[in-house]
Amino acid sequence: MEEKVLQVTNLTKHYKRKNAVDGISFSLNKGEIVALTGPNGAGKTTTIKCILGLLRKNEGEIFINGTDNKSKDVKYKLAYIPETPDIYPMLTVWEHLKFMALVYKINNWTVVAEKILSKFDIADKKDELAKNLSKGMKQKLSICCALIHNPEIFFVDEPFIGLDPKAVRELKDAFKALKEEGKTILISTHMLDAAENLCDRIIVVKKGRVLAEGSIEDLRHKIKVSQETSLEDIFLEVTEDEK
Ligand SMILES: Nc1ncnc2c1ncn2[C@@H]1O[C@H](COP(=O)(O)OP(=O)(O)OP(=O)(O)O)[C@@H](O)[C@H]1O
Repeated sequence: MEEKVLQVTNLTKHYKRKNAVDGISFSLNKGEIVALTGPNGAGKTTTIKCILGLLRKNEGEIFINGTDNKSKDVKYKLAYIPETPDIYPMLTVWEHLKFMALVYKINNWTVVAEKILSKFDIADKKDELAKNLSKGMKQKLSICCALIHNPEIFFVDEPFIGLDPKAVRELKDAFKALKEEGKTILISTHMLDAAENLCDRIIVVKKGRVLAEGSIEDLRHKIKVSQETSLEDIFLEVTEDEK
């Protein structure tokens, strides 16, 4: 049976009178890569920030491995990789990992850091200042920093924007490598062509609600389109039909 690592039930969040998230429910299984997509303003970032505990929800439940997300212990299981990598221009790659290891009080961090850098193929950039890295390398560094405390679930915001095809491919390979280790990844994205052959499932949201979810095959079946229909066309069909 699939092991649920995240369960979100009837999540509601409003900013003053604006309902940004309006009763969203979904779950993530261990080792899945899931795309969270939807038009601008659909509530994706708000949902992720509520899960991470960065925003206070109004209603609903969020459980990480069966424990309420308000518990301090579960926060260590989560990692957030923002759209613009949170890096320090004047620190080297290695200093970034050292900094994160100190924050999380990781013992024997150098062994862990060496492994991470070689896994993500940036060991040769160890002594490079972050400001000199390409956008793709900065994304990878951001992931490496997130990995140092060995989290279980990754929330990644628009990772593919501004990357060239090679960097997109490398980043997708990095996500697949995490999946192979049993990590779970939720990617919030509009770049459906990149998500199409990477994600096990897609969750489409609009106006703070889930409109459709499932594997790309499930979605094609649900909206009765051919098995060749692209994720982009499925997205347009699902979001256009909603009244
Ligand atoms: N701090 C805030 N105060 C008021 N309204 C907000 C705030 N943050 C977001 N909103 C509104 O809540 C709604 C959901 O925003 P959110 O950023 O979660 O959407 P999103 O799906 O991530 O959008 P995008 O794809 O454009 O990044 C939008 O209507 C947005 O304008």
